[in-house]
Amino acid sequence: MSQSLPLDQLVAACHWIGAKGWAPATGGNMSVRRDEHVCLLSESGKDKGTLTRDDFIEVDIATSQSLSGRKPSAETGLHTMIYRLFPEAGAVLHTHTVNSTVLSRVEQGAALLLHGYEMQKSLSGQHTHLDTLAIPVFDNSQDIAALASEIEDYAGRFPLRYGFLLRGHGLTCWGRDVSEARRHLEGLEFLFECERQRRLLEKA
Ligand SMILES: CSC[C@@H](O)[C@@H](O)C(=O)COP(=O)(O)O
Ligand SMILES: [Zn+2]
Repeated sequence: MSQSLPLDQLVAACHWIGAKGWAPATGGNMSVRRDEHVCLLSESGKDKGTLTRDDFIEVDIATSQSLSGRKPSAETGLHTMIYRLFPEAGAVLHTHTVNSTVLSRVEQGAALLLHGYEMQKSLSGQHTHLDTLAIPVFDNSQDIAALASEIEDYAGRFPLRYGFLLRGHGLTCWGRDVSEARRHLEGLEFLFECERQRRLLEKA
């Protein structure tokens, strides 16, 4: 059986995300690393659930510039920041789910703490529900360059793995390849759903 190309895997991931309802309207953006210098990023303003290979644009990782003149995602600077910070990152998925949008607003602290869930082990390198997993929450901003530099600065001081939340906006997560990025997205989204339910029930 022939192995599908990373871009085909990314297109399939976009359709899966769309079917889950995790990228409503034109929300969300996705990318895959082509090599050390270039990534392929979704075109801005499209429905990410129906993308094809032609909807991905070559972007220079060092400068965040499109190589073709076409307009990649408004959040290109967050993807390129991740590829620069983590040479092992091969794919980045950004979604607008209800859980990530709401929890990131309700959480007053600088991170969403996840503890006691078996599904924490869906994230690479996590081996027990007894650890506390911190997913940082950054205030949303329309100034993507400033946001990227804030997150880069954070990563210089604290561990940053798997992904981060933007308050009232959504989740951005990554993995070594599309398959690992998908697993991290699905695992984190499950954990967010559990955490939302737990907070609701414990309040009652
Ligand atoms: C529905 S508008 C959402 C955008 O502002 C943005 O947050 C987003 O995720 C999609 O932007 P895009 O430029 O299409 O990649
Ligand atoms: Zn977004």
